[in-house]
Amino acid sequence: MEQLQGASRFNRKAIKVEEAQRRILHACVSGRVEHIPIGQASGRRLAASLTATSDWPPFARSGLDGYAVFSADTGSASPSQPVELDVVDQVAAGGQAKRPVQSGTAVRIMTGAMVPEGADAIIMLEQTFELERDGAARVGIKQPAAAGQNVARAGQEFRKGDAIAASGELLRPGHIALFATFGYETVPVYASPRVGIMSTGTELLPIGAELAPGLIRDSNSVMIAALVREAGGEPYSLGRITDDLTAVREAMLQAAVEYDLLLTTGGVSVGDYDVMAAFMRELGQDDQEDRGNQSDGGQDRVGSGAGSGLLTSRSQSGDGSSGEIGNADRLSAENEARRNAVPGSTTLLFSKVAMRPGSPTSAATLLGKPLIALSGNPGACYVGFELFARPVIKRLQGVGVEQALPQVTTATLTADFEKGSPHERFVRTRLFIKDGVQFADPLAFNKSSMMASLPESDGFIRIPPGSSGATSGSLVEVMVLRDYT
Ligand SMILES: Nc1nc2c(c(=O)[nH]1)N[C@H]1C(S)=C(S)[C@@H](COP(=O)(O)OP(=O)(O)OC[C@H]3O[C@@H](n4cnc5c(N)ncnc54)[C@H](O)[C@@H]3O)O[C@H]1N2
Ligand code: MOO
Repeated sequence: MEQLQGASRFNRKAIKVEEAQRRILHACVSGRVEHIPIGQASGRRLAASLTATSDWPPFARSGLDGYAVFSADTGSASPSQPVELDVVDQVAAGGQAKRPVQSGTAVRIMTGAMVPEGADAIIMLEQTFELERDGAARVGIKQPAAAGQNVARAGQEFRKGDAIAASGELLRPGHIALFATFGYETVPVYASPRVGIMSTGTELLPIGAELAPGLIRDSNSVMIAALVREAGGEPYSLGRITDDLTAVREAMLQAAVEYDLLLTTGGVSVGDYDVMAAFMRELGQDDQEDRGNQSDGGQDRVGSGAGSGLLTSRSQSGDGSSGEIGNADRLSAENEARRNAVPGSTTLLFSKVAMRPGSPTSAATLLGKPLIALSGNPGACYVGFELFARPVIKRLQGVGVEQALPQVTTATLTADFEKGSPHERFVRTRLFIKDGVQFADPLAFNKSSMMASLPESDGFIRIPPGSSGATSGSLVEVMVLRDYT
């Protein structure tokens, strides 16, 4: 089989995780919007800011079953010397008193009913007794009422026009109650991003196939599909792509038209048949490895054809060094343009990240759609998804760049983690709380190629670059993956 990569396979410039996240999140725009009935909206992201269409409550409401009174009448009331008032009307929830409350009178009222004009307090039934004098209904009040007591005044919670939910907010059942209250039958939400998933690797078997020497079942595609669904996207398994660059190019371009995000797994490293690495190189090139004093992600250079390689069909198997490096100013302007990738454009965003696992993780925009080439190693694939793909799926649902990034907490390490690294390292961990303290218990089988620890992982411990690991009892940063409590 023809080798897909030349010498340029080693010329990939690693950028920091943070910079890689920034590039890909700034290259995506919020996605499509649809209107759906509010009964289906919980769990979706709102696509507009919505406001209260009336004051809430819309009228002064009784908080109790009791009597609506004029509070000043009740000042001297006590169990031994109750105050007596004429009961001039009664009102149930949904009704309206026909007579106002005036000094010396009361209206019997039920919870949720509109407080009659003139009344400024509600006395609960338990603090009253009924009596009759000269055939007229009266009420004895055994306790004084303060003005406003047990009355929910109009506009107490919302004034007409107040914000009730912001664009990008994850809708919960409580939001649905507010939407109903303010008469929103349908709401605009971001359409679930359609995520096309492709795997690479001639060693991959379908899940139902028998094992054979040298072959393994494709577990990444379905794992990614599950992660996509969890993140609010709609996964579409597009199958396995072959190691043929022309076929890959066609499949990718077609998928970019049809899907909002493309995720691939495998074939992204320096191997002879790593087809995704070869394809990404067509979209733009990074300069040789760090040249000493260049800061990671800051001044990296790109070939002069960044973003245009695909469309001009650059030589497939050449070493790519035809992307001339010109003067620094021009390159820096090109870098800037690349970072502010225009929607619709085709651009390499990064082809290596200074992290373990998942260093070969790469990303581009293809016809304006984000493409993330995740590593084939299952552990690295999972980490790459959480660091880059989940934030993109959130961003496509209207979440702001900062909010789309993974949540980080701190926890006390339960065991030494001795593996240092010049790069940022993400270590799968269990999280638990004991006596109010959060602990991180690093899991065994933590290597990039290993899967055993994936189901149990509640988070990733972040070991900072350049450190020699972390000791038991020390406080570490942890990227939280799920609710583990
Ligand atoms: N000479 C070098 N070799 C490697 C380097 C390097 O820098 N120099 N990088 C290593 C690192 S780090 C990683 S990570 C891997 C990444 O490789 P790829 O992302 O290109 O992935 P593959 O080579 O296709 O596969 C790696 C591994 O994962 C298995 N795999 C692939 N796809 C699936 C799938 N869908 N389901 C389950 N398992 C899958 C595959 O069989 C391989 O065992 O490269 C190192 N090499
Ligand atoms: O970057 Mo790789 O996932 O460390 O083995």
